[in-house]
Amino acid sequence: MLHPLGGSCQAVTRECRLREESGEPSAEIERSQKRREMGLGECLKSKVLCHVLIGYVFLASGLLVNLLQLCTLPVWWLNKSLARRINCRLGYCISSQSVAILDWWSGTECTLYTDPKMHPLYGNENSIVVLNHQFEIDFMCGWSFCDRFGVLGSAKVLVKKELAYVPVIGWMWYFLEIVFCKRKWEEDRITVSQSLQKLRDYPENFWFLVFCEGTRFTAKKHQISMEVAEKKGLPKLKHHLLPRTKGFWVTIQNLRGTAAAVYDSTLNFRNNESPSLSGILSGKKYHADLYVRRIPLESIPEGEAECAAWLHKLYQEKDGFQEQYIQTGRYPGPIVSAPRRLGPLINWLCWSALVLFPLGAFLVSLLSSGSTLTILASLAFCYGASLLIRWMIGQTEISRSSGYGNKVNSSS
Ligand SMILES: CC/C=C\C/C=C\C/C=C\C/C=C\C/C=C\C/C=C\CCC(=O)SCCNC(=O)CCNC(=O)[C@H](O)C(C)(C)COP(=O)(O)OP(=O)(O)OC[C@H]1O[C@@H](n2cnc3c(N)ncnc32)[C@H](O)[C@@H]1OP(=O)(O)O
Ligand SMILES: CCCCCCCC/C=C\CCCCCCCC(=O)OC[C@@H](O)COP(=O)(O)O
Repeated sequence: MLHPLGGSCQAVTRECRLREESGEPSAEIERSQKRREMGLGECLKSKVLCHVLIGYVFLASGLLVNLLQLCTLPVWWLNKSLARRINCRLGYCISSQSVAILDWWSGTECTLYTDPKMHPLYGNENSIVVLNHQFEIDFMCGWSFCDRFGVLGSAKVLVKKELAYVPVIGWMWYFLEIVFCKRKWEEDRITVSQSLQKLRDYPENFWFLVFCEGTRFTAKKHQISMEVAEKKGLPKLKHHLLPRTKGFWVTIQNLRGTAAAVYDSTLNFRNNESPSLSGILSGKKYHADLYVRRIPLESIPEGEAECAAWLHKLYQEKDGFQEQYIQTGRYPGPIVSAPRRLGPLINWLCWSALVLFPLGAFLVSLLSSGSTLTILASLAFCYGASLLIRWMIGQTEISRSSGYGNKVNSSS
């Protein structure tokens, strides 16, 4: 494995030893020592074995939590509010693992730009979050902010139906009453409304995320959506796809009186970083900057056409913020402290201990059994599990993004 300074971990260790033997000045030796320690940490994070173990912990603990969620079904009939609260805690066990990997394993920094006067409201009210959809780990950064404001377990999203079938996360979402859409308005207009109505008596504060662009940004999708913008006489956007307005409108309609505000959020990464889940797993540190504006829900127009026009204007403003960020490396407004929290790390370590000990015990008994058939069957099982994890990671990759938005929608 290559060390960032150009050689292998062993090469750095050897270099340090040689320096020590040749009697180099102590400050230099200290620096080499520091570099060697950093290098070893980085080396460890880049090892495939570590990724396999992280994947195993996520899958094993996640399926266990899915099973526990299934066991809460009878509670729904007895006490719906209690069942929802239990599921928030169980959901946290899963989603906070991805936050732990982002915040603690990769050490990615998530910085918040916002009005300090609005800061105390975050996490203490229901809100609708509007976020640009351009990065493979935007959902992880979103979850990280949810955790920092104490709403990770109850975080909601308008999500494409395909993700409902992804083991662990998709199955968890079912119990968290996440709103699924088929991205076919004729069907979604009823089902999305119904799901949103159910959230009106939700017992915990929640953030409801809508990626109004409806799909992740690619050059082709951008070009097509700008053709639609032109046809509609709307100004062109440089950094966003043209927002789909129907999901936002139906969300505002159904959560009026339940949510207090829209959090207009714009995410970008410093130095043109192009973050990925594989990079996070390899311990690569990224630098996310999120700009949040709180907009009271009462100020958003009620009628469909007016609400759509309002959203288009919002995206023109967001485009301006992105341009400013690219030009200056900053968003408007001050940086507000929202530090990463220990909860996800503790949760992750506890689940790791819980599922890694049985794995170790199983491996020891497997090897001591000496049965070729059992060993081969176990290897085949591990191979299947690693394919599943690879497929799940693939869901986050923009190169495997859906074809949605590659052509002008038929309902237009
Ligand atoms: C303090 C900190 C604050 C914030 C922290 C930030 C975040 C944290 C918050 C919460 C975290 C919670 C969870 C995160 C975890 C995981 C999430 C991960 C990913 C999931 C995301 C997704 O799955 S995104 C995909 C699903 N979502 C959406 O699609 C939403 C947007 N879409 C819509 O609203 C759509 O309207 C629809 C889905 C409701 C229906 O789609 P359909 O395709 O049927 O209809 P259209 O809207 O397209 O209708 C046709 C109109 O569109 C015009 N048109 C046609 N072609 C195009 C085109 N290429 N581009 C744009 N527009 C097009 C057409 O002209 C029609 O126009 P009308 O004027 O007639 O409407
Ligand atoms: C293996 C270790 C795992 C550590 C924890 C990581 C958890 C991630 C695992 C599986 C991810 C599955 C859920 C991914 C949800 C995010 C995907 C996403 O952003 O969806 C894209 C969607 O908006 C639009 O889709 P298209 O662009 O139209 O296609």
